[in-house]
Amino acid sequence: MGYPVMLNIANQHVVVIGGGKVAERKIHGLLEAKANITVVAPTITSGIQQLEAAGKLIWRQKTFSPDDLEEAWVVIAATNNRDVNEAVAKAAKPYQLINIADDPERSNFHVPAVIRRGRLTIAISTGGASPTIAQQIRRQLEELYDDDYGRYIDFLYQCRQWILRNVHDEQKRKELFKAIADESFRKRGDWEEEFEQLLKNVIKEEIRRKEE
Ligand SMILES: C[C@@]1(CC(=O)O)C2=NC(=C\c3[nH]c(c(CCC(=O)O)c3CC(=O)O)Cc3[nH]c(c(CC(=O)O)c3CCC(=O)O)/C=C3\N/C(=C\2)[C@@H](CCC(=O)O)[C@]3(C)CC(=O)O)/[C@H]1CCC(=O)O
Ligand SMILES: NC(=O)c1ccc[n+]([C@@H]2O[C@H](COP(=O)([O-])OP(=O)(O)OC[C@H]3O[C@@H](n4cnc5c(N)ncnc54)[C@H](O)[C@@H]3O)[C@@H](O)[C@H]2O)c1
Repeated sequence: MGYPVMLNIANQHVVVIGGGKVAERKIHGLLEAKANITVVAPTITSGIQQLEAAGKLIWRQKTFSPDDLEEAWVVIAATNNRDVNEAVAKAAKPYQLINIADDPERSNFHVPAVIRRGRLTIAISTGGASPTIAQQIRRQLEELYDDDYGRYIDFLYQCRQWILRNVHDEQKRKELFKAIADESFRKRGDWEEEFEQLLKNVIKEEIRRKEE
């Protein structure tokens, strides 16, 4: 059973061996996480070419050699040649994170199907049982958690930061966190106004308690 984590790979060095369809899909996910990407492959898809032209990654036009992995924190082996992918696996150091597109057993991490909605990330993994099912589940959940939900999550983040700075009573904080996470709060829609109302009520409560 895998141990799920959210990796902070912003500005970290990632090497992708192979520049085909699978590499391109992984690269899109890596770019969203702001990784610093080098692609090593004799040929690359037109999509990867565009990313290179836009300065989003570095392409080293060559076949794989072990020294390509130097300084990489994360390695993706996605060539269409099993022997090459295996050579990448062998060349990786035990402390490097490595994903081999055609060999889940030798990978020390798998890439899940992902939904991003503002600060919300949903990752789906079937542990190598069926990437197609992971994709299906992603599509189902995408309908449930739409863009509006993402805006709500980002609003919650702003509120949370505000509450942490300004509300020092622990009990009151808890009350507020619970109230803004309530489904009825989200469904009311006008979150700013709702939040202000909520704050007024909590402060009123404070005054009332003091008077008692
Ligand atoms: C989720 C996703 C993320 C991503 O890649 O970004 C992902 N694969 C996706 C799609 C997909 N992959 C494949 C097909 C063709 C249909 C099919 O074969 O079923 C499709 C569907 C399509 O392309 O439409 C073929 C395939 N995949 C792997 C093998 C090798 C093997 O299992 O041995 C083979 C056979 C290759 C061959 O033919 O030899 C292996 C892996 N693929 C994984 C992830 C990891 C396990 C995740 C899990 O179990 O949940 C793992 C173990 C390693 C890894 O790559 O990290 C992405 C969906 C993204 C999305 O749409 O949201
Ligand atoms: N994990 C997954 O999600 C998944 C999905 C589908 C397929 N696969 C597997 O992924 C692999 C790649 O599939 P694809 O459709 O992207 O292939 P592809 O044919 O589109 O691309 C292959 C790439 O590998 C490069 N390459 C070949 N030899 C190389 C070498 N010696 N050094 C560096 N680069 C080299 C080619 O230049 C090309 O860019 C296949 O083995 C397939 O079985 C994995």
